Amino acid sequence: MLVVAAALIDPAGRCLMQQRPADKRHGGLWEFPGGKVEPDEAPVDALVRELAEELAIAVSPAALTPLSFAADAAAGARPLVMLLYVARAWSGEPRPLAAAALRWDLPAALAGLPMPPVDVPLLAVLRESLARGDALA
Ligand SMILES: Nc1nc2c([nH]c(=O)n2[C@H]2C[C@H](O)[C@@H](COP(=O)(O)OP(=O)(O)OP(=O)(O)O)O2)c(=O)[nH]1
Repeated sequence: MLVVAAALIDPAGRCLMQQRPADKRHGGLWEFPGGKVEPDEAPVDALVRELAEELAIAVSPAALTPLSFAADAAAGARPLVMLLYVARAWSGEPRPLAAAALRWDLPAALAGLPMPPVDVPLLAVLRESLARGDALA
């Protein structure tokens, strides 16, 4: 299963995380907004679509910078690969259309939140990248 997600970074360097609804797999955990890539869909197109559906924001494909990826092959679940992109520009104010809640925090403050396994190494990469001031992130 291929999943795409975005770290939306605001001008203060805070990142948006959303809380998964209680009735879903990983319910209650905090995740990057995004979702599954449909067959025949390009990953960035899937991410633009998911960000519109979940947060009611418009993001240009050119504003999505690939950062890293991670895999999760937990027993009993479909093996998952998640691609994480960074975005610093979008239009609209993110609204929790699909999530139980949204929160903005510096990546260091997000590290202690309960999140799906695949998100943990990706948040660490994001944190290091922002701390280094990488042009990419
Ligand atoms: N969007 C998103 N999904 C994540 C993250 N980490 C993680 O393990 N996932 C998993 C949860 C889901 O199984 C899948 C994304 O599916 P989805 O968001 O499109 O659909 P869904 O919640 O309805 O998923 P599902 O109930 O059908 O499994 O990836 C993350 O940071 N962001």
